[in-house]
Amino acid sequence: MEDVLTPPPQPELVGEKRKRDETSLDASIEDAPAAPASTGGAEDAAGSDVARHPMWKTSLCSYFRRRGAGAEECSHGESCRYAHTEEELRPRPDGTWDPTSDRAKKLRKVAAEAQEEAEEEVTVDEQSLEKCLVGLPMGWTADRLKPFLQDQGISYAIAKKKKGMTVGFVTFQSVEQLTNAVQILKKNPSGGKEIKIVDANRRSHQKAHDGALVSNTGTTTENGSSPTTPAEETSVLESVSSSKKGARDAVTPLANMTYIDQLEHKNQSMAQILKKLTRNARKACPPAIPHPDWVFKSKEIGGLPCKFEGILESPVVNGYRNKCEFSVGYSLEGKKTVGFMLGNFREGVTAVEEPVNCPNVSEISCKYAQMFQDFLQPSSFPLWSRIDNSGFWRQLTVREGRCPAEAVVSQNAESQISEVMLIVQVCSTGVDEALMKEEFDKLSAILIQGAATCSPPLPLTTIVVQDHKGISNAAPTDCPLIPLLVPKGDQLDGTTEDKIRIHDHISNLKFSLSPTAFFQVNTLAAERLYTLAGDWANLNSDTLLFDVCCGTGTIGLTLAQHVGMVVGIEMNESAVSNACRNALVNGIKNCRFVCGKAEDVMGPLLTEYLGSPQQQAAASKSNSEIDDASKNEDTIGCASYDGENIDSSKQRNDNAEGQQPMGASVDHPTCASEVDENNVASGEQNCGEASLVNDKPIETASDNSLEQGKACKDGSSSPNNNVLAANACQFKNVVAIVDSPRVGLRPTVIKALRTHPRIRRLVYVSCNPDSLVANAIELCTPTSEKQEKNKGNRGWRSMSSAGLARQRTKSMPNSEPFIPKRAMAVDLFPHTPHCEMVMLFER
Ligand SMILES: C[S@@+](CC[C@H](N)C(=O)[O-])C[C@H]1O[C@@H](n2cnc3c(N)ncnc32)[C@H](O)[C@@H]1O
Repeated sequence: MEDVLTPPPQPELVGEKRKRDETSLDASIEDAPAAPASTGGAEDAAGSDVARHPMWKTSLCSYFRRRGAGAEECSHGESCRYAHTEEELRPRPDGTWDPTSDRAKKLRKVAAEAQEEAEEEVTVDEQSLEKCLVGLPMGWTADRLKPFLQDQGISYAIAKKKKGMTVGFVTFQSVEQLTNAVQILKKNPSGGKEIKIVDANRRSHQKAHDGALVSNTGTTTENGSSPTTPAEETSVLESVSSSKKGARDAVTPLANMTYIDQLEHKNQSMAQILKKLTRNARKACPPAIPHPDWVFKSKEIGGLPCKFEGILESPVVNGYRNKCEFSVGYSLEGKKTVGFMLGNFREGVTAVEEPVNCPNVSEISCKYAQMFQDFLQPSSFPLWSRIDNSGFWRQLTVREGRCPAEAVVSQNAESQISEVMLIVQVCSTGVDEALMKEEFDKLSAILIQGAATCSPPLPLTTIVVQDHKGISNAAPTDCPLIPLLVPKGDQLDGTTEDKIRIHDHISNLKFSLSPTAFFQVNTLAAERLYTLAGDWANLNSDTLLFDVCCGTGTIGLTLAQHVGMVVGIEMNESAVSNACRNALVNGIKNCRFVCGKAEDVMGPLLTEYLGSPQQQAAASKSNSEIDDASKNEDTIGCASYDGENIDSSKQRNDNAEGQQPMGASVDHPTCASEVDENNVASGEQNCGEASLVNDKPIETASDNSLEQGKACKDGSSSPNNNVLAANACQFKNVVAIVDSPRVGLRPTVIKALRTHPRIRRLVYVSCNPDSLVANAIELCTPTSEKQEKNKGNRGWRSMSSAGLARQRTKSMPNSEPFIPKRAMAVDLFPHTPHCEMVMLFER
């Protein structure tokens, strides 16, 4: 993983902390009260604290750590010399932490992990140059921090709860903004404790390169960027700190095993992770409630929560990646190199090695990497330096598009590649525009010529430069794009991003992909994944499918022909735009894509389509009365509003007579037309594309649609009951397919899905089985009539994700739990330890 949160040194902001050692990094994210003055003794530092804690406790008691237990429950007795609360932990009187203390070790780990996670998720303001690391007091969450920052117009980056503390990374545009924020935050203590704000301290890699940094200051090239010499950029230290022998070890650590062994390895580790669900659901089950059947039965299947059906192999094992992001940097020998980093930047590794023998990378990608590397050798523009965050050339991304599925699936994935997009990432800060243009002209000429003279010639559809001026490696999706080679024949109007596209195919559908669009990296294995998810979802023409975290709409669109309607939810605007376009391109008319965070829009959308859980409860009660009276069995789940549900339900039943299994093609009556008439289904207009409601594109600019989109975004959508009635009765079968990001779904989303009685089936797809299991604990653990209020139990600070999920189930409104039915892994990432996990829940 590459670094995106490397903070620049900020001596003027928190000068006194600049001299801190490694230990002080940890102290900086501590939420303890302000550290005592460095000159003071124990008395003047925190006299009363010292008196209260004569032992100056530096480690948490294991009882506290494991169970969140207070001192009274501690088996060490009253005289336990370890801390039982975070408050009891203090830095030493001189303000530093004992580097060998558990506390220091824990903090170091937490900071590193939080930063690493942030690398995947962070959205930082492009212009923001300063960064701060905020250690939030216990009980503070990202949401609680946000309003303070938003009031100030400060770009809020991320706050993560991580093993007992919340670490927030906040970007500031000026020292003034930072100073204001500090004052505001300090005026808002939580539980009598201060928020501690410091600069995100230099990390170990920077210390490793200290000498280099010093010698590097003050010099600039003719292009206006600071150069970093090879010797400064990589060092002997790196070869020591990196345990990897080459790029192959770094990116494909399982490559030396046979593929069968790799699958077995993943099979076993997935099974172990699944067992956590059973253990935790058992523990979390309220005392008065019997354990669910599936927990009892788990004993018969070795502790698994359900049948684990093993791992589905990838149809292509080598060269499967359709997207390779090559770093630009210096090799251990000091050569300008385009390839992969040998290790973690935060561990001090910046060396880049060529992608030699990396079996997941296609030959085409390797050839382009080589061409770019050759081009860089004489270039006077400097390479991007991760150490001082300066330079010009940053990254090369090769994205490949495959021809339609009729092409035979073979182990030679290369033969199917028909389109290639090259994205060259640079940082143009301080660079002369004319010189830069000249350089780009040279580059595109070399790449075009290189592709043409290869034997056989390499596909090359488009070349684009992405100008990323921020320090994070993950460029925001709205970075300026400069097209160098525009695809032929694509006469699309719109933004540059709209014009620069390649195409890939999944399940006979054509997907048009813009440079920053998310697309699974292993197209053929993704097809298997989606087919599996669709099979398990048990879809038919009477299904309303919620595609939660839909990205570019791949899951919903590939399954659209098997369902009545798809509602996709996605927070990334450009992904939603892609989804809308892909629906158009494939003539799919029964999809709606809503741009918004699932935590904001899931609940309102369920209510919009199905009525609120309360309305549902009332409806099912009244329906059961009707049932009793008339023995009519066809009233399931329709929300009842003004009696309209009965008619609509009948109409739907008529439609449903010809219910078709998956695979049959249907001409769907969608509910969209009705919805459209009533101006409700307009959340999709956020996608910035023509929407597909009722087969009539609706302009994004429609005031009404924007209004509706907003309503959906802020969760205040309140459609009229007549429309609700029509929607609610459209579909008898409501299914959610969730394809969550690595962190899993937020508790609000889980709660919305679990408490809505119309969702009877849920297929969960995840690239991180740990977060899947955590979410599954919340979905499947029985609840009691009486929920516990969130007591702010301090124990959560040291809990695992499963432990936290157990805690949350206690405050889950009483609702029917889901039952885990089956699970299967799909290997999208051969030669690496990762795979996707699919799990079916029903109730
Ligand atoms: C693993 S990708 C899956 C995308 C898509 N299903 C696919 O297979 O191509 C997860 C998607 O969730 C989106 N996402 C992340 N957090 C989200 C949130 N809180 N609400 C909605 N979407 C979110 C990401 O932008 C990303 O597109």
